[in-house]
Amino acid sequence: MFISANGLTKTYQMGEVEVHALNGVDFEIEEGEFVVVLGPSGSGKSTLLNIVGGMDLPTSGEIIVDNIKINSMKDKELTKYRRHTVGFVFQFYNLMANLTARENIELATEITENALDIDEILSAVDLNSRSDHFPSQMSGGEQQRVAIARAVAKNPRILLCDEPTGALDFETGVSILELLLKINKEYKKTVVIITHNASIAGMGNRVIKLRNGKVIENYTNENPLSPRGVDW
Ligand SMILES: Nc1ncnc2c1ncn2[C@@H]1O[C@H](COP(=O)(O)OP(=O)(O)OP(=O)(O)O)[C@@H](O)[C@H]1O
Repeated sequence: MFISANGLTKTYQMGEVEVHALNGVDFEIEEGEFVVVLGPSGSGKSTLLNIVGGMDLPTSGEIIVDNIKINSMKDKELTKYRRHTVGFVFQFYNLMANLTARENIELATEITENALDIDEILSAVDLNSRSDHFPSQMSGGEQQRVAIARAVAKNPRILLCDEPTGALDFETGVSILELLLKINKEYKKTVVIITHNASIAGMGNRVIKLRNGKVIENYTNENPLSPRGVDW
């Protein structure tokens, strides 16, 4: 199994009160899957993504990626894991405002070992003609394409996307989902999208539903919808 979570918990102590952001989460993901993690606000999605991404540690339980328990890694190994194994896509793109599209992508490739060719990635996300533009000169959808290119250019095995269409209108959101699917199929990346948008679940070949820090459903879709088939 490529990714497995076993009994993951994450507890925060807020004064007298204990908040259980994750409360015994188990799941397995195979390499190459297109996974949608669906849950309402506060269900623990971001906490889970941060743990899978090596940015946070669980309170208990384990998370295993490619046979390595990442929650037992030393800081140095965890840094390597974040650099080489995972790429991140955020809701609000998180681009460097003073760097062009190309420079934003270059910056990410400088910290990794097996970076992909930047021109190839720019054309994969259909942004060749905008490569010298700054984020402020691009639409939200274009900025998200740069952010996806930046994540993919590192050539990670896993692409973790936190509400990637959350700040976009419907049409642009669909085109971003199409791009993520293309990255999944053509670049053979395992893609994990977290969202509160139930419509997006239709295009996942695996859907993991979270509620109150627990997995309430985990199923595979034999015939996932194309991004054009989802509606919200
Ligand atoms: N650093 C923290 N300190 C205290 N409580 C936290 C912290 N981070 C998250 N929580 C709590 O843990 C629970 C899960 O939060 P999380 O952000 O993972 O949910 P989410 O599903 O991503 O929500 P949203 O869609 O609103 O971002 C919430 O009740 C939240 O208030």
